[in-house]
Amino acid sequence: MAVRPYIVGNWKMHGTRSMLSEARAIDRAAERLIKVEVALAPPFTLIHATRKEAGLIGVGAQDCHAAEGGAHTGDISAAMLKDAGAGFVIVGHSERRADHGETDADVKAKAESALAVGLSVIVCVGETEEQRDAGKAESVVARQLKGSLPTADGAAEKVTVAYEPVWAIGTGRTPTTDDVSAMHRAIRKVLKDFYGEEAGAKVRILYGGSVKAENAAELLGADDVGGALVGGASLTAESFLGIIAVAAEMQEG
Ligand SMILES: O=C(CO)COP(=O)(O)O
Repeated sequence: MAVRPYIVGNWKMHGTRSMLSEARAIDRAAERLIKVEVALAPPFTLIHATRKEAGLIGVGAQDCHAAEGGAHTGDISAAMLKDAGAGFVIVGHSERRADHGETDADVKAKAESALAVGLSVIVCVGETEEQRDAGKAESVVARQLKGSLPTADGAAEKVTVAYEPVWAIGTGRTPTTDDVSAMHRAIRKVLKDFYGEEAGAKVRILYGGSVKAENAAELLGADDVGGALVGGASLTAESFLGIIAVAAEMQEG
């Protein structure tokens, strides 16, 4: 990995205030691991407290509404996230696409609303097992990217892409290194076409799906993998720091 790897923990719908001790422990250790950029996306209810408790790592959200405000009971705007201390927001996670019927256009609108208030975004894409088996993985991901990526001025500088094959999320199954490399190369091509050679070359591409310390070296070592988006293994400081340590070692080596 040429640039500083970015390791992001997505806590999904896990965590009450008792879990802040994990965030604190991650933050303390992350201070020593200056070779790795570390961030956590806790549930909405913990964003403010995590920001206060963990001053060194990045803190973000897992979703936002596309509108600035209004009659949207139960929803959270990008401005609210920023006010709570978030620096970024994950949009288009496959669990939201599946559970809430989010389309690429919805994801793009959310990303634009986040950029408009100064948040960075992690745009998630990834194929289902059926789509991979049908040989359509790259075309599906390309289509998701073209429909989901924000196009506002300077968007490329605030965007990270996370490639998360749906069938690898929470299953313990992972693609081969060759498959990850091929997909990340394909994503890079789309990014360059979309944002232009120079801007598209700078966007970070993370891999996500069953990343743990044991497979991190292999997955992070695939072509053009700029870091990882980690679910289950980010829930304890011990397992998350294991991944961070692998990423740090790869930087040193
Ligand atoms: O969806 C993910 C992160 O956003 C990945 O989850 P797991 O690491 O639990 O497979």
